[in-house]
Amino acid sequence: MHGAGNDYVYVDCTKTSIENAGAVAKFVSDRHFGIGSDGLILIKPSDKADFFMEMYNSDGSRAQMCGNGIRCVAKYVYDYRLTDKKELAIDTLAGIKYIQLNVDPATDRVVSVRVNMGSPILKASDIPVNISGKDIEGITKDTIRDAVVSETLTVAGRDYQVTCVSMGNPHCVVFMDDDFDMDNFRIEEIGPLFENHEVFPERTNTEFVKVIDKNNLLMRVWERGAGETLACGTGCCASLVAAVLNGFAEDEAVLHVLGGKLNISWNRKENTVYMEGPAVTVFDGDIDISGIK
Ligand SMILES: N[C@@H](CCC[C@H](N)C(=O)O)C(=O)O
Repeated sequence: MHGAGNDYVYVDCTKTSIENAGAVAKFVSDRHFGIGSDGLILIKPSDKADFFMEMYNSDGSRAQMCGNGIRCVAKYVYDYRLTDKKELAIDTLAGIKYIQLNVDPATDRVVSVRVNMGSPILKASDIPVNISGKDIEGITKDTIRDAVVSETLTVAGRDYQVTCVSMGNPHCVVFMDDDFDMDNFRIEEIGPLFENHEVFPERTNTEFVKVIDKNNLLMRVWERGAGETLACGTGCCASLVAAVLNGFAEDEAVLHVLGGKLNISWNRKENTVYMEGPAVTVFDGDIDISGIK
């Protein structure tokens, strides 16, 4: 399944389990010798919510949250009748997320999925990032403490202004100049240097963003543990939050990514981020993983 081109292999683990999920993620993600994906997502039972989503990147590392993934999980459990609910609570390593399926009543097809992504985490030590931040007033009801907003980070000898946001997983957002060529940008050269920079003790996802206007942002992403992907849901949420913090965007914007578009809004009164976008099934089938160590 994919959400705006960010593709994962989804496995129903409500009645069965996978012990060596990291190794299986590496195997299924391989685009030549496996199935081909940005990672693996297990749909598990939960005693606190309707389901539990466990996600692995293509390098086998486990991440806390996946925005495109959670929309696909919601479509999966509805389409395969693991539930008939159109409003779902799905637990993750970043807490419970609340989801609404937009289903066409005539065809019973899922048209789009809206997710309450919770509050952005802005305190440097909670992201985590080892850059000193500032306190910021007037954006949300409470003072935002120790936020890394437009701070200088030197990568490969060049200074970048970075804004760091966690949506349960860490993101470093870099705004590019108006004349920056996003199409021919060699993200594979600079992405890994951000991902593994010493200021990010748990590595980071990095979003390179160009502001089209206050309601439209163009984004390319280098994902922790996966490299460049066609979209990143949590990355789009982090980018919108970062754009608002820098005065570049209004509270609601369309994020244009290589694989499509996501609608993101930050309700600053309740300090909650919402994401809406597509979820698509490509195919289903069986694969033998008994030999994977
Ligand atoms: N593509 C995902 C994020 C997946 C996890 C990320 N690479 C991490 O390690 O934090 C999304 O849609 O949010």
